[in-house]
Amino acid sequence: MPATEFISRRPDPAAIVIFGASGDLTRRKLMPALYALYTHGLLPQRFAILGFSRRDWSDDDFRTTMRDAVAEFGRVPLDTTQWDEFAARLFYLDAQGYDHLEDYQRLRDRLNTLDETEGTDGNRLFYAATPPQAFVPIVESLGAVGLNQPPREGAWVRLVIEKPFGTDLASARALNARIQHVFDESQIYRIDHYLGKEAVQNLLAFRFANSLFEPIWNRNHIEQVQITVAESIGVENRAGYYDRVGALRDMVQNHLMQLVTLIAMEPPASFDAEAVRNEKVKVLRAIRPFDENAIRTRIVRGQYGPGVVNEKPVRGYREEEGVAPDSTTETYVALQLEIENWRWAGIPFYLRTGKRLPRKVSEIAVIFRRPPLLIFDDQRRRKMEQNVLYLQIQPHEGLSLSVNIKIPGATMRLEPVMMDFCYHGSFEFAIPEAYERLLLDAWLGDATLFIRADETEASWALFTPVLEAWQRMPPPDFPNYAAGTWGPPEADELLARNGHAWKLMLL
Ligand SMILES: NC(=O)C1=CN([C@@H]2O[C@H](COP(=O)(O)OP(=O)(O)OC[C@H]3O[C@@H](n4cnc5c(N)ncnc54)[C@H](OP(=O)(O)O)[C@@H]3O)[C@@H](O)[C@H]2O)C=CC1
Ligand SMILES: O=C1O[C@H](COP(=O)(O)O)[C@@H](O)[C@H](O)[C@H]1O
Repeated sequence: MPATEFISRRPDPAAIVIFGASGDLTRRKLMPALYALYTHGLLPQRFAILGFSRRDWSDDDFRTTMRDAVAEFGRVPLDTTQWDEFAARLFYLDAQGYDHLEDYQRLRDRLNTLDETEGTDGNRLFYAATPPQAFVPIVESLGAVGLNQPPREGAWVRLVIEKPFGTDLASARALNARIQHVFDESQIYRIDHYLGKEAVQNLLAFRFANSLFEPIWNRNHIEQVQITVAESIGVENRAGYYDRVGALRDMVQNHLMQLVTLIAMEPPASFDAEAVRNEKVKVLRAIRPFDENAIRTRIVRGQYGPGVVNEKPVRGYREEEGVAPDSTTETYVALQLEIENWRWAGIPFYLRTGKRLPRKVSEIAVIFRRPPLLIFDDQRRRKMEQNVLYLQIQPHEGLSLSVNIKIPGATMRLEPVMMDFCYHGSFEFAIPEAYERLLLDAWLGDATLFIRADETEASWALFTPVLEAWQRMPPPDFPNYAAGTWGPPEADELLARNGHAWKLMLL
């Protein structure tokens, strides 16, 4: 079934302005996503895409570069006729700088012209796809030339902001304040691309469109929850960014905490942006803060040393280009958190993420309690497997439930088997990229899958004390795990202390 059948309304005609249009994100994600939306008939009839950056390009240079990008990174193969139609709506403005007001005056004039020539009706979607240093200059310059307001009644202006959103609580608050000084919160769309992943959205469908699991989705039936977001890649060519940031800021504060909120939230009264986000914030605020003792005992940080990944020898983090030879940046974090509310009190949520782990996998394991009485001999002889619900986010989207069944034969012997749902087996069409969904939602004005200011601050409030404590503590003894392994042994001990062990669907 084509994706168009699922869309209840088509986005308004609009101009999207991409700041940082010469960058990696635009090439690898944004333009392929926009082209995919176009080829699926999900963009409006009238639109314009205006690239804005300091690169000295013409409209044609931009079109050619984007064509190459879509050919290289696109999910949808490039079709010459469709590309030419699409590319006719691509435009470019070369700026002196992101705080250069004359450029924004030119931008305003260009947008007014596009309203005339392309019929974009005064609607503007601004996308800050630059490094974070440029976020405030972009926002304030837009405000200074009046581009934070629509040029006419009935039109809209929205702002999409990329990650990272701050580096701690104080900087996130300051960034929110600066942006909200210019744009109303209802205009602001903070991206977390994990929320655009199909299998992440399915967490909501799974929980709130089925009556089967919700009655047992609580501390009475669930023993523990595990979230693994593992990457086999290293720091790649992003050392300049990553070495200042580390895994806690890069992955845990945003992506993993978003997964926690979706697993743990109460059912919202409706599938409306405010209702959903209210419930997510409640989860974040109910998490027990990490005190000094918890930081020492319930959070493990690691950094990879040399090792072997996918059968190839790889360098250690400190040997990566652009990384200081004595860097103490963590490339791995595992932690245990507790949500202090009636649904979850006392249930450990274990989270782990890291680079240079054996394979790329994002998965949530919901581990149910054992039956209260073991009546079968076989169960007494060997510890019976618990039911585990595996919610698989990537690379294989789906879900699996392990259940114990009788092995055919004369005796009552049990074995766990998997009841599987796999997207690829059930649906014919390809799964959209996260940025397709998020761009479309921002264009439609649906903020459900975007992060509200209070969400980002609640998450930073949890982790800022951790970052500060790490600064005070003696430097960690890094590297402490070899590339190609599942992280430092302390991460296993964290669970073993409670009689638990990390679980993944396929080891
Ligand atoms: N790349 C990716 O896959 C992902 C990126 N992101 C986020 O998206 C944003 C953009 O990422 P990415 O495209 O990789 O970044 P880039 O480093 O490629 O920067 C994008 C563009 O911004 C301009 N730029 C670079 N440095 C600065 C600076 N210090 N001040 C102002 N402008 C600058 C450059 O354009 P010019 O010099 O021509 O003006 C550059 O082409 C970041 O916030 C990143 O965290 C999020 C998820 C994935
Ligand atoms: O935001 C980020 O995410 C990627 C991982 O994203 P995924 O969609 O491939 O799981 C991570 O590699 C990067 O360091 C981080 O900035």
